[in-house]
Amino acid sequence: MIPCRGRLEVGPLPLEQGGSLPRVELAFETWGRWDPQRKNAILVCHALTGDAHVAAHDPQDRPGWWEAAVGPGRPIDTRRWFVLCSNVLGSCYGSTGPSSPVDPKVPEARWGGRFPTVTVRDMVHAQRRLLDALGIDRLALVVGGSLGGMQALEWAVSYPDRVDAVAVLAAPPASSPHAIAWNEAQRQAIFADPAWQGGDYPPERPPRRGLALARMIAMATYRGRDEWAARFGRDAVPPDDDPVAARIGLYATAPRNEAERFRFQIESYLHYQGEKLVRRFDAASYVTLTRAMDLHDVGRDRGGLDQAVARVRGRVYVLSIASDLLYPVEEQRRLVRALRRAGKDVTWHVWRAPWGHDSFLVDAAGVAQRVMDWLDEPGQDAAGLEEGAAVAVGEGRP
Ligand SMILES: CC(=O)SCCNC(=O)CCNC(=O)[C@H](O)C(C)(C)COP(=O)(O)OP(=O)(O)OC[C@H]1O[C@@H](n2cnc3c(N)ncnc32)[C@H](O)[C@@H]1OP(=O)(O)O
Ligand SMILES: N[C@@H](CCO)C(=O)O
Repeated sequence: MIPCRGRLEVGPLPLEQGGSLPRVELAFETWGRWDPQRKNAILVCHALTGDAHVAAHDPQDRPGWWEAAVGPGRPIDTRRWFVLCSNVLGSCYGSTGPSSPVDPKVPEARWGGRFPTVTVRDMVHAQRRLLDALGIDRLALVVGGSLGGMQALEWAVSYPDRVDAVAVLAAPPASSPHAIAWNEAQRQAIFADPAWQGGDYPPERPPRRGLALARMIAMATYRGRDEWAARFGRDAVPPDDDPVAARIGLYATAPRNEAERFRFQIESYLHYQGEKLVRRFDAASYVTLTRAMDLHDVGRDRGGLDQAVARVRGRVYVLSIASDLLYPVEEQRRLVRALRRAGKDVTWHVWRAPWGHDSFLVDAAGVAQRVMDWLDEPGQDAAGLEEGAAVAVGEGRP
């Protein structure tokens, strides 16, 4: 019987970029019951700041980051499917990362700035070991968005015999220079915070300003232009508003004249989003995981994209988001074309969602329903759905 929560050691892990981690633990959660006869295991892979908690386990539990997608009677119906999610290598929600002790016998000596470079391939390698330890030999589906989608794609290429289908949502075959540039600007914001200390900051004095600024920059790539225009317009914050972020000194204060006191609602929103992240995420993990995303290139050391995707055995679903500024539709088109050239079974839809890159998180139920409809209809391609067909997933803001 697989527990609904746990943490497993998956051994020393050799790393793609060199070196190794002597001891790797992965935190995981599960929903539903694994049935090897029915081959009903689905691996859900989370995005940059997510965790293994995809959905609540009972009504008293806190909601998860894909709450509307997973559960009894939900699109990924846990009466039928066994769902597993593990916190990625390098993160700060229970899996080994920069905030973990190098040696568990000396808990105060953390990896910090010495944590090695990890890649999406390393994350998937560690996850595969977790599945081995849990006795799960085959996956009916690997699904994820953004960093989660990069993992799904790596699964299809690294372990083609273990995966029947993958759904790659809002993720490219390789990170573009543009995406790397945004990540580097975010990391520099963290490095510029004097509290960073090369990554060796004490846990009670993290580089909060730097991380908040990184999140503000990132938000501008995660959400939609039209969404923000409709939501915030050019509206101003009332002058006597006293945001928490300002009170706790997260952001530099502007000059003290009336004009500088003016703040747009979008500025207030960004300040709040930065503050919200520093309450729950570790800056060194942020640096580690954004670097892993930069290094994502499914064709690396495999002779390029075409040769890499030639390894894929299972079916592939690719979902692009029309308003995605971070990984635009063209990048998934490149992946889809390579899969088609290799003769693979691939379905590609472009979702006209307004919320930008993070639409797969905002309308979780709509996206998951689309994926599960595709999973249940192997004949969909044969039925002649147009490649890159525009789809409506969900209606309005959920
Ligand atoms: C332990 C854990 O938490 S694990 C990790 C969970 N998170 C993840 O997995 C990451 C993935 N999730 C996300 O990125 C996000 O949660 C999303 C994309 C799903 C949704 O983003 P949200 O920030 O929740 O939604 P949205 O963009 O609508 O912002 C709403 C928040 O902004 C605040 N807000 C809205 N407008 C303004 C404004 N003008 N000024 C200040 N704040 C504002 C709202 O009050 C709300 O606050 P709340 O989050 O405290 O309720
Ligand atoms: N908003 C996502 C990252 C981009 O999808 C997260 O915080 O995990």
